[in-house]
Amino acid sequence: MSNKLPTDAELVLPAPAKLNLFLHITGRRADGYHNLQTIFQFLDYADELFFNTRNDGIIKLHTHFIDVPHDSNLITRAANLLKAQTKTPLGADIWINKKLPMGGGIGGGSSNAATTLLALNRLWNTRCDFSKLASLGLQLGADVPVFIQGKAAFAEGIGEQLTFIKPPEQWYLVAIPEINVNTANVFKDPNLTRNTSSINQQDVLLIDGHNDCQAVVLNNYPVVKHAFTLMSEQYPTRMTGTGACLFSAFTTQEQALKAQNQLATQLSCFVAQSTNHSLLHRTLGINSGF
Ligand SMILES: C[C@](O)(CO)[C@H](O)COP(=O)(O)OP(=O)(O)OC[C@H]1O[C@@H](n2ccc(N)nc2=O)[C@H](O)[C@@H]1O
Ligand SMILES: Nc1ncnc2c1ncn2[C@@H]1O[C@H](COP(=O)(O)OP(=O)(O)OP(=O)(O)O)[C@@H](O)[C@H]1O
Repeated sequence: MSNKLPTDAELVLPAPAKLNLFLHITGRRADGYHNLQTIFQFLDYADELFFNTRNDGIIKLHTHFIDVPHDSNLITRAANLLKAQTKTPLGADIWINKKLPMGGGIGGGSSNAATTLLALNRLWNTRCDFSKLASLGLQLGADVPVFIQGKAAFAEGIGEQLTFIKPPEQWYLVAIPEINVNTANVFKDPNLTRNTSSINQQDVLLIDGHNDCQAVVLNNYPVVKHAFTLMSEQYPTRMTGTGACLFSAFTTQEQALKAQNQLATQLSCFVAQSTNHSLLHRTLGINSGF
């Protein structure tokens, strides 16, 4: 990815990561998608996107991704979708400083799409409300709506039915195994547990839960298994989303940094605080009441 970033962009916004604190698969729908129950919480660890309006209607992503052609990049797709929906004559120049690992289960692509929708809706003055942007975003990925809403949530359906909740805000050590896990392949795996019992909404913050995708990923990706073994020998460890990233919770930043130091020679990892009010919304000055 080439990374020459502008110094004078009209709007500079973060696209934060998320964790799935647990991920239960409760069934499979006729269209192949899976019903799930999960808690989404945000991390104060983010990509940074830069936006300028163009008057000629062209949407141009300037940052080159090695593995993702511009047309299929979720940033370009989000911008094109909003443009088509609103019929604005305007366009945009967009750059990204990519920090979130791709295919890591921390939602980088979905978060990039959500930030793009919120940014261009503001720059183009297209006045779509959150629920309109969330339904547009859902066409791009199951995780986009929660990033649009910007509040920690218990999610059901394919991840789009959101009930806002406030799990404890903690410090996390997140390990990044050097592999890009393909979400569709995890959901296709014959060994995936798809019949976890549904939990009631009122119990969501009382249970510890688990991640049904974890066993499949540990079994299929030795790199993730190795990282999980190293980390879980020291701390309770869980996978987020469909992997590959793994996380452990700590009460203080000092504890998390100490754990990072212990593992740093063997694993690539970062420390971040979790938050129930997304860094994107805080930066935009959107008061969620959270
Ligand atoms: C599992 C989660 O990571 C939880 O946060 C997400 O729900 C995945 O969201 P995402 O990466 O935005 O995934 P999408 O791009 O919507 O879907 C990728 C592929 O995963 C499978 N998929 C995804 C979500 C879901 N609830 N059931 C599925 O079966 C589908 O085959 C789909 O084609
Ligand atoms: N802007 C983008 N950033 C990252 N990935 C993108 C982007 N646009 C398209 N993609 C594609 O989407 C795939 C999944 O990327 P992403 O980083 O969102 O994975 P993830 O963290 O596993 O997501 P999730 O937790 O939502 O499953 C990438 O491997 C890449 O092919």
